[in-house]
Amino acid sequence: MTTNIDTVKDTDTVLRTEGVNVYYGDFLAVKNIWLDIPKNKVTAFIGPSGCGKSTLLRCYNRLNDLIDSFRAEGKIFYCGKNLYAPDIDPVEVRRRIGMVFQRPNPFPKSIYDNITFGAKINGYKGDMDELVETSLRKAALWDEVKDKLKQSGLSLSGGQQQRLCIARAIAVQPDVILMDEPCSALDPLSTLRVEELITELKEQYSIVIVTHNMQQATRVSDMTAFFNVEPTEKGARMGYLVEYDRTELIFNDPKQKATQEYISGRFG
Ligand SMILES: Nc1ncnc2c1ncn2[C@@H]1O[C@H](COP(=O)(O)OP(=O)(O)OP(=O)(O)O)[C@@H](O)[C@H]1O
Repeated sequence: MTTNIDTVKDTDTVLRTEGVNVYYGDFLAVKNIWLDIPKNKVTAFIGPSGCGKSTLLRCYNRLNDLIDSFRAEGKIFYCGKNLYAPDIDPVEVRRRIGMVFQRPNPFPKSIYDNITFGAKINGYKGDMDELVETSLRKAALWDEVKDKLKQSGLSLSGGQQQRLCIARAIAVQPDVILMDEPCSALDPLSTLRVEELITELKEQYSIVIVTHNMQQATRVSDMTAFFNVEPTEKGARMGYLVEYDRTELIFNDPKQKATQEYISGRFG
């Protein structure tokens, strides 16, 4: 018996993170995260390698569940429901909270089928042609592919493939889109196109983006969370949240010395 998750409404916060610890086996990878992700905004996660940005991102759609050694403590609320409560269906969570990965990963299927795949699994009853067009338009890809919808998604350029993956994520009508370094495999022009798209998409979706590119964080995000790593007594490296604020404050007037040092390129 699973609980239905209502769609986002009546709240400015789409995801509430309360005291989250993440372990891989005995290793505490991310410690005590408290963070509210705002609705219809872009939130950037920045910080040095290994500080747990991707780990935390994957907690928001329960993708870490697929890793045997993963264990989380604390609570993540989406629309007032704890995503880790026993009665929540992780598949439903992943429909509401979609994900775009670092490397574009279209299915080895046609452009059309890439879009309809998830909808079919979810038992979508609407007009598939319309869904394909709407999703591709929202991902700013329609004009480039409308005459070759039967061609393989893999025949597109890297930047187009990433926009196809964004269209695929949109097609299942999520509320939130998680993006894990979505531009790191793209050339500068494709990056710009995806960044413009992110700004357009936030009118309809709440977006969380992990990025190593600080200019990108300043260009696309409204809020920025800076994470850092500290050595533990056992010699492991544990990630934690240093500072979370409006992006302009993080980059122009950070409160913490570590944030200042990171954004000015002194480490990381
Ligand atoms: N599947 C896993 N099993 C075990 N440890 C993991 C796993 N995934 C990540 N880790 C560890 O958890 C810590 C956080 O990793 P994570 O990839 O979340 O950091 P990150 O900040 O996203 O790094 P990067 O910027 O390099 O992508 C690291 O020490 C990493 O080695």
